[in-house]
Amino acid sequence: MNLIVLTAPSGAGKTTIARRLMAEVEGLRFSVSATTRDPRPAERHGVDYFFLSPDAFRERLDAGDFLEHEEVYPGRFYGTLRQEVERIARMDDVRAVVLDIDVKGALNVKRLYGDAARTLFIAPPSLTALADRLHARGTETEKQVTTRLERAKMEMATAPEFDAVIVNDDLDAAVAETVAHVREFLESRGMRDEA
Ligand SMILES: Nc1nc2c(ncn2[C@@H]2O[C@H](COP(=O)(O)OP(=O)(O)O)[C@@H](O)[C@H]2O)c(=O)[nH]1
Ligand SMILES: Nc1ncnc2c1ncn2[C@@H]1O[C@H](COP(=O)(O)OP(=O)(O)O)[C@@H](O)[C@H]1O
Repeated sequence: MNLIVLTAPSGAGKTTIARRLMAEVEGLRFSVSATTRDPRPAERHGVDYFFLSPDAFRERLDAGDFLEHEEVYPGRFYGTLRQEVERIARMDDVRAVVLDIDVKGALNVKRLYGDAARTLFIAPPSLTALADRLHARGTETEKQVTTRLERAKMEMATAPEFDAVIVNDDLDAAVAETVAHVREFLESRGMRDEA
């Protein structure tokens, strides 16, 4: 199983880059995580996340259904479902499973999978730019933005622990860099380039 793990402080552009990556490189599939946070207006259950109640999340945790999970923000749980990753990895046309998870989850996955996982840290050009992007996206309350910016400082400090750091200043350049890393990873894993 090959895993591409994208991680970043909230608002750095990880979701935007992940979408472009999946469109450009063949054979990648996104693993849909479970979360206890509320859906944003455009988000759909089973597509962006499996939106679970705190009780349902706890039940699945107790059943051992998560490959990893974290309380990313106070009272807000997120987790990678084993079944989801295994289901995707079994698909014929899939060369790698893409995970979009927080820094702690990403480091756990690296510990579990070693060379079979490639961890890419997407960094904002600065904390000021990060704040601007979160405000511009407008999906969180002011209080939630503050919580995310506070956590971003801890997250930025973990950057050297990842296989690569990609600064998302110019979006096209960041996408190109991400695509290059992913192609190199797939090649190193003996995956034929079909693009
Ligand atoms: N550990 C872990 N983190 C996750 C998972 N799914 C999402 N996250 C992370 O949770 C954080 C918040 O995600 P989200 O609420 O969608 O906000 P956004 O990153 O600002 O779009 C991000 O760092 C995600 O990468 C998961 O399954 N496990
Ligand atoms: N290189 C960039 N320059 C300016 N804005 C960007 C860039 N990349 C992403 N954005 C914008 O920043 C906001 C956060 O991006 P998003 O992909 O939702 O981040 P994340 O998934 O890391 O939280 C979005 O409104 C997105 O359109």
